[in-house]
Amino acid sequence: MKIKHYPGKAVDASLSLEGSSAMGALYEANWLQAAAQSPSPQPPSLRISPGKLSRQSSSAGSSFLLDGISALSKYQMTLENIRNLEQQSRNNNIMSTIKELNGYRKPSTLQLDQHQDWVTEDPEPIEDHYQEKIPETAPPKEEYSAKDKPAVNHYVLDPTERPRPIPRPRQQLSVKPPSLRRSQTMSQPPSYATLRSPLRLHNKKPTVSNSSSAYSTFSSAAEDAQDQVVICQQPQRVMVPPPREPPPEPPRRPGKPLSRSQTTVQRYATIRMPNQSLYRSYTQKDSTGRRHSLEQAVKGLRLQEEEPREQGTDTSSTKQRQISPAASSNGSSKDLNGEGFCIPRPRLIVPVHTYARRRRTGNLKDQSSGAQEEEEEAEKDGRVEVSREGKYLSTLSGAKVLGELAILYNCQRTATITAITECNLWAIERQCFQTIMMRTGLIRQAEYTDFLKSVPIFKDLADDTLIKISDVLEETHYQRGDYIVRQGARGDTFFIISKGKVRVTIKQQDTQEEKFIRMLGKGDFFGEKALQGDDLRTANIICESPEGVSCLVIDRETFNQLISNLDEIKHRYDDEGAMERRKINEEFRDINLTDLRVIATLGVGGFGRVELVQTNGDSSRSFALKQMKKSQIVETRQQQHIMSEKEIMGEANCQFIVKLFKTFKDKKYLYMLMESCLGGELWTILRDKGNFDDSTTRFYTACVVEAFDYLHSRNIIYRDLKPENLLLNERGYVKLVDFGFAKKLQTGRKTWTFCGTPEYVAPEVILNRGHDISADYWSLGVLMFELLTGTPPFTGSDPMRTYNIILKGIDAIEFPRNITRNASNLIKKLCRDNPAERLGYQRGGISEIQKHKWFDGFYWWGLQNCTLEPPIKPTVKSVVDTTNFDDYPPDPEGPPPDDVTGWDKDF
Ligand SMILES: Nc1ncnc2c1ncn2[C@@H]1O[C@H](COP(=O)(O)OP(=O)(O)OP(=O)(O)O)[C@@H](O)[C@H]1O
Ligand SMILES: Nc1nc2c(ncn2[C@@H]2O[C@@H]3COP(=O)(O)O[C@H]3[C@H]2O)c(=O)[nH]1
Ligand SMILES: Nc1nc2c(ncn2[C@@H]2O[C@@H]3COP(=O)(O)O[C@H]3[C@H]2O)c(=O)[nH]1
Repeated sequence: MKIKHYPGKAVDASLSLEGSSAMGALYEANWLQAAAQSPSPQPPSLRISPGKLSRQSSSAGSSFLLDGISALSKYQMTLENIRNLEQQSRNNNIMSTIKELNGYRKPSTLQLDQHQDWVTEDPEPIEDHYQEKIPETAPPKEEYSAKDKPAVNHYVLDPTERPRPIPRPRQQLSVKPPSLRRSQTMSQPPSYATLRSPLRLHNKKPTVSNSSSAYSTFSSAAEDAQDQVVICQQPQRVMVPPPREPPPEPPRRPGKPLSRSQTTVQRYATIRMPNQSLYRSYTQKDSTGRRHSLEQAVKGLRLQEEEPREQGTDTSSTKQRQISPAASSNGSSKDLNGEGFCIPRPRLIVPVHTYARRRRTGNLKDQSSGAQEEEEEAEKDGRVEVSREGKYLSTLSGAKVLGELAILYNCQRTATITAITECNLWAIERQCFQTIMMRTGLIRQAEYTDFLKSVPIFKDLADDTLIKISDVLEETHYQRGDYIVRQGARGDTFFIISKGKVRVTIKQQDTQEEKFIRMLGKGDFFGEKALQGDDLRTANIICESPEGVSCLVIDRETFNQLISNLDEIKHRYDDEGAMERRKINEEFRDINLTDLRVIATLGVGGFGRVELVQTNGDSSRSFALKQMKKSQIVETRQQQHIMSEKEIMGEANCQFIVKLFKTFKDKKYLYMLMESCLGGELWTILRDKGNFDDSTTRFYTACVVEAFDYLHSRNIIYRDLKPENLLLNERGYVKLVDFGFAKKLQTGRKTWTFCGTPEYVAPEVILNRGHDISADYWSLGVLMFELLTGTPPFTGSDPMRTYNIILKGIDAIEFPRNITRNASNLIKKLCRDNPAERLGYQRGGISEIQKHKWFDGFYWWGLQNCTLEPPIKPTVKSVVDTTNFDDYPPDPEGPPPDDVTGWDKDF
């Protein structure tokens, strides 16, 4: 971004910017840094080490910076114009240069030849503006000693990242009805477990001093007027925020020289150009209403006719005559809507101030030939020093812009600029500057709107929506190889490519390699997924074009308001899973509760029964309909869990997870229509067989590993693994069911809800230390043990005893002989007391489990493609065969009371 290269990065602590000035933000940071480096006593809040001026060090500062991006780009265009002007003037092409700033009338009093080098005779030099600003005292030379080197700020602004407050984790302690059979699911903490408040995460914000405290660091060093020319000077020791209205007029004293040290005669030219416009051709090429309105807006800028002014006329008096009431209110863009809007012709006053300096006596580089060349080079462009309150801030040379803050914010000069070499500066009046800003703003807006119209997804958007989007767009540029978006990072922005090509890659779960997904080019967009989901980037976007990539960046708020609902945005980069989900939704859209016919009961859960159903018209398929009593959900405060169950199952598309097709609700129940798994519960088979051999256990464990891989890669913790929640389909593959305790976690965060099944809970859950996906790896070890032996390793006569045994650890458990050495090794690696040490949770992720020697030779690929033959093939004679399930008598309790409180409106 250009912001990186902006040279004048010193900070102005006194400037009361309104959070929208990028330059202000940069200056702010620079000033803080200069202040921090300064040996002078600082208030504690200002003692920020330079290294800490990074994004994360100061949330206030960083958001300030980010907020400022908008303002930056707004006047960046202007700065470019000004630079262009300068460039062109060097080529002595005055007329064409002036035409860049359209809307000026023909010069009547100035002769062309007078402009040839931008210098015209002017008996009333502009130096008067600066006369009173010449400091009376010189700064001590130590001010510029080596220890006060220019503050080096290298800001890498990543618009995709932003620090966020850390939310406190939710703590839910509630009871599920004790209706379970052997392994009882619970969501109540053990009574002896000390329930500590969840870890308080303080989001410490470094305090950024306000302007008044910054002022308290004022040091009285003054400029050395003998040595340097002060071009503009900040007011000394202003203790109150500078007034915003009216703008301070620079003091004028006609006839006085610019400064004591000025050696060349200053020339000052007022140049006016014919009223020819850039936007004529521009408006012609577009016939839309929106363009028309733009045209009118631009025409609104038509400048008042102005009498030719005599060369050398006092500019301020002329100016007063020219300024209309509209213009004197700054001519901001909001005025453009008003009919008959008219701002005065901005008089382009382009004085060439030639400043000279005396050579500094101290701290100069040695005059070797190299240094001399450098010096000469600098001399050519001119060099100025920026200081504030006597402190050196930076040195500017070349085509740099300065003095914009005071005119942008109607405040007093915020820094002192001192010529340290001979330099030519160009000055533009406030009015002119603002007009350029306005004009370039409009032109930019029209260009962006045009571009957006050419992008297929936006072409049908209303004109005013496009204008709104154009208004907030920020253009950013990237170089080849730059990661514009990094997978896993937090994202707050949406991008449209306006130039170049980017590469999309996705990091592979187990290999860490980046898989190439696709190329995107001009008119394509990216970044919507993080904004639609949980803020995390789901892919890498890398700048591919050798000549770089330009993107138009849109903030989250605008995206949400204007863009997020576009269908194409929602689904353009859907992976296969999401596409399949869409198909499912489509397929079940017209199925209602009344279309379902109950065949038999498959099971009884905590909140009701699970019935085998068929739709009226189709006997070739069957479904499982889970029916949950709303009153009971509310009684046990499981509303949040049920909503989460619906959300997670509804989005999941994994062959090792039971699919949820549709949900319904009525006054008494919530319903989930799922795929039916007629092979029965793994628990039933285990009960009948007693235990499984190594290879059977391996197959079922591998199915769970696949399901966990799917869930964990989406940061979803399952939390209720047990053989009862593993259902076999008719082929014998197992699928995870019952997502009542599943939860989507924020990356790196833990959860504290005490839930699970006593025999399967991890120690950190019992101890309420906070848990995450590693708790699932613990339960995987327990499952392996139970499948191999028929009983879980940690079993007490009641939950309390069970917890006690769990807390003693896996090493206290005796492993029966039938558990092979490799199996026990894996179980022990999964059931480590310390969650961080559990296999699956370490660097290699879940692939470490897949690679464990117990799985040696296991045909993972066959499992994933369902070509592997399952160890047990259940007998399922038809789609309504329920022989693999126990029989359940009718519910003795009868129908529950109505619940119409509406908590389930999103179910
Ligand atoms: N899709 C399905 N196909 C076949 N049977 C199912 C299906 N879903 C659930 N069942 C049967 O119903 C039982 C209860 O289902 P589920 O575990 O989802 O209910 P729950 O109320 O969440 O139970 P819990 O109290 O164990 O959490 C299961 O153990 C299983 O026997
Ligand atoms: N406040 C401040 N101004 C700077 C800095 N570097 C360059 N400048 C320029 O110095 C100018 C002084 O006059 P303005 O306040 O109008 O605008 C200021 C900026 O354009 C800096 O670090 N801080
Ligand atoms: N996840 C994913 N993202 C893609 C794909 N193709 C392009 N993208 C874009 O890559 C972007 C990375 O950041 P986001 O996750 O915010 O949004 C993502 C999509 O806009 C794809 O196949 N999968």
